[in-house]
Amino acid sequence: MDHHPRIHVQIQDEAELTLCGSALTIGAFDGVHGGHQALIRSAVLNAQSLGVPSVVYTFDPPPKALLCGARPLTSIDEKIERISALGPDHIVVARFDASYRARTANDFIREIGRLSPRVIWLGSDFRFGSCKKGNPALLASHFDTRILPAICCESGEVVSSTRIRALRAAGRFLEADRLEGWSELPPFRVSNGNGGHHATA
Ligand SMILES: Cc1cc2nc3c(=O)[nH]c(=O)nc-3n(C[C@H](O)[C@H](O)[C@H](O)COP(=O)(O)O)c2cc1C
Ligand SMILES: Nc1ncnc2c1ncn2[C@@H]1O[C@H](COP(=O)(O)OP(=O)(O)OP(=O)(O)O)[C@@H](O)[C@H]1O
Repeated sequence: MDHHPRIHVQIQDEAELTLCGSALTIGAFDGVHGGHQALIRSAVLNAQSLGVPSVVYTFDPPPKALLCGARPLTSIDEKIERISALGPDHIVVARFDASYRARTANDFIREIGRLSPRVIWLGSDFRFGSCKKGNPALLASHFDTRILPAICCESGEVVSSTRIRALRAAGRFLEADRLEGWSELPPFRVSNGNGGHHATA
């Protein structure tokens, strides 16, 4: 790896990163699968063209690990390594604990305001804040927000961390690894769900 992003571990309200412009993407990013990779790459490329730093804002543990007992697909170190390989300038790791979880969508919007996002990249199903009240439309009322179409695998199903966890739980490790997209296996061909265009996860 020849690119070393700055890593900012954030405990409760002690945010240590303030920027005067950024291209941002936000999510649990458990497994950093093909959908996440496409989102992070979009933010990195967009940041380069805008001349601002790119920021990946993620949570540790993944919210579903804390809330639903889901088994994380990787350790936090492996997650940081995978995200780093995609070339962002900064990775913010927010500790996802009971107090963080209680934040409202507006608390979170105020917090990411410190990063002065010129653009935020999301998938359409992104939800955040207590009771999952925050959605891309709410973020779009504060920031310039871009929605990436869902990345699907060959069979047409949307790639998700939940699906990869289910494949693993069923002992289907090869399929799970292919969907995750980080093994040495021949890559899965994926489509963006709109037909026609194919990308490699
Ligand atoms: C700032 C913030 C960001 C969040 N991001 C995610 C996320 O990327 N993925 C996810 O599954 N849950 C995420 N969550 C968790 C959900 O939005 C929600 O808090 C959780 O499901 C608990 O819901 P409840 O408040 O109804 O119990 C986030 C929560 C907060 C506070
Ligand atoms: N297949 C996908 N294509 C495009 N964007 C995606 C895809 N999967 C997730 N995203 C986006 O990535 C961001 C982080 O989402 P998250 O970490 O919750 O991923 P997930 O795979 O949906 O996880 P889970 O299955 O545990 O809910 C969100 O903006 C989400 O919309």
